Amino acid sequence: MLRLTRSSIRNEAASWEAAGVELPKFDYDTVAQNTLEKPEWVHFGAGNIFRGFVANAHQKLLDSGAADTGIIAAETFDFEMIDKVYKPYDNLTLLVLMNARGDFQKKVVSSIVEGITADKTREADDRRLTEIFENPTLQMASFTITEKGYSLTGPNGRYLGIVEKDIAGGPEQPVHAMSIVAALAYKRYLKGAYPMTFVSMDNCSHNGDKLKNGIVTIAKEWSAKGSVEAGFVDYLLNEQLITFPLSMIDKITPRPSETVQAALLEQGIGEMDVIVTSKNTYTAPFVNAEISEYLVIEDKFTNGRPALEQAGIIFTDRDTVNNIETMKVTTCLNPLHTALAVTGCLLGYTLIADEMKDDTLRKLVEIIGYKEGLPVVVDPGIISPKQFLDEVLKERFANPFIPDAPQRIATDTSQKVGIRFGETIKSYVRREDLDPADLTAIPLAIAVWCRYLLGVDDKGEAFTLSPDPLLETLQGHLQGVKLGDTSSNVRNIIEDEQLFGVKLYDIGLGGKIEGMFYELLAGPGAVRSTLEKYVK
Ligand SMILES: NC(=O)c1ccc[n+]([C@@H]2O[C@H](COP(=O)([O-])OP(=O)(O)OC[C@H]3O[C@@H](n4cnc5c(N)ncnc54)[C@H](O)[C@@H]3O)[C@@H](O)[C@H]2O)c1
Ligand SMILES: O=P(O)(O)OC[C@@H](O)[C@@H](O)[C@H](O)[C@H](O)CO
Repeated sequence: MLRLTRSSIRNEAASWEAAGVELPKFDYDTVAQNTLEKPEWVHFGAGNIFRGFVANAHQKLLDSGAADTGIIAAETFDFEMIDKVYKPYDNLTLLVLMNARGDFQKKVVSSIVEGITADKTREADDRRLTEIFENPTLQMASFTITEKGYSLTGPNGRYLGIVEKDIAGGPEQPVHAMSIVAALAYKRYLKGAYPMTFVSMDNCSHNGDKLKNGIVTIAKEWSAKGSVEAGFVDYLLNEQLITFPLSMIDKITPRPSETVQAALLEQGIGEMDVIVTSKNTYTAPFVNAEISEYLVIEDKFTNGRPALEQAGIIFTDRDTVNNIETMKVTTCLNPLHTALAVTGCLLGYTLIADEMKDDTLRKLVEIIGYKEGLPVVVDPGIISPKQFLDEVLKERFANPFIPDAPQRIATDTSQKVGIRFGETIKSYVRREDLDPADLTAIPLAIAVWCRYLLGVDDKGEAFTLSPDPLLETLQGHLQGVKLGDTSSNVRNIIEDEQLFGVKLYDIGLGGKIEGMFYELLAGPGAVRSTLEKYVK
């Protein structure tokens, strides 16, 4: 039985190749030594999309000789990942890509040469992270830490408890990702104010601005308290030295699937257990993903960057990234995913591809995409929105071999509804020729999300909601609400501008969503019949 370690891929290379696994071609020891001496790239958020897409792209450069240092993966949040799937497997990942015929393309990704935590109690990790940020060679820090990783405030608009503590404590013992990164940037400033670039690769609108805001806000708070030198804020805001490009990243990378694990076992590859950490991260020594992938980054780097264009990554101007990101995150992919997530959880689905075989759900997302979304999309010029949407709906979501579940996508929906639905609604408000009150499928999806929050499916049975930082607050508004009720405090959710980025009642949509919510609540089967009523 093959087990994923560096000694195994070296000593049993023929067996790995016989199992159909492509192996790295570069000299690992040289790359690891180079990375130790002249680190160039650190990535925060050591999760699936990073390992399955970003790290694989960099491996292509290492294999062709276009890069000679690896990536350092850093965790600010879930240290268990480093302990359970990085260290025991020598930071290797078995990447399993699936096409629509169900064939696996298997490859060992070896471009991550260090896996470290930002746990202050681990002195060696702490020292290494400091050393990396103090080194003039560092070119970039990239991020896939989920949308909530950037948020400094809670539902009341005030700083989260951990952020307040980080602000009071100064750069010595930070806990929140933004404070940890600000503290590391401060070390770089003190050492020589060297240039570098911070690249968010999360699905948030204007992700680079969000990252900049998080780090700079912490820095300003520290500066106001005198815990850092005043020049630090100027350093972060000096675009000759520090930049925060926008990016758009796209590759459906589901949680690791036990079916894939079993298939690997049959092919002679063992010890591939799927782990759910105590912080609810689904992880494994392997990553399963679709083949399609897009990564578009604003080309604004102050200290150089890897030649990732040689691995298919597109570097372009800010407007183009903004348009392509708006197209994907707010119109042509993620809103459809969120609609399928909440409807799927209520209707008992566990696979997105199965939902696409359900006429009503397929029509719901077709209306959100083609009818309500496309009219407000700005064509980014490098990919046609219509073509992108066709591929998403007809090929990518429908691929039965992609083990993607509505329950994964429903995670953290409160952090996403404003971007995934609110942005299109705002475009309807801005455009004189369009009226937000004419929208149907988008308000319906929002109403379904409110209905989902009850944690009772369409048969009337309780189900477990996916994790969400606002779950308690949101469910609090719906406490005691039962199927058949005709009044509740659902308005408290619908009118929350922090959630949707727009005042839904003021623009003629709040009442419509509330009405739909009560239709969905009418009794067992009402979710299905209400969806049918509006999409048919
Ligand atoms: N999986 C996909 O299909 C996909 C595709 C495009 C973009 N993305 C983006 O990447 C993000 C991560 O996706 P993934 O598949 O790697 O998920 P994952 O669950 O495998 O990993 C999530 C990572 O984020 C970290 N994290 C979670 N909460 C955090 C917090 N509060 N502060 C700091 N770090 C935190 C985790 O520790 C982990 O490293 C998504 O939220 C999305 O923005 C994902
Ligand atoms: O990762 P999230 O939580 O932002 O959203 C869930 C999915 O919609 C998302 O992961 C998609 O799979 C991805 O955006 C496809 O590129």
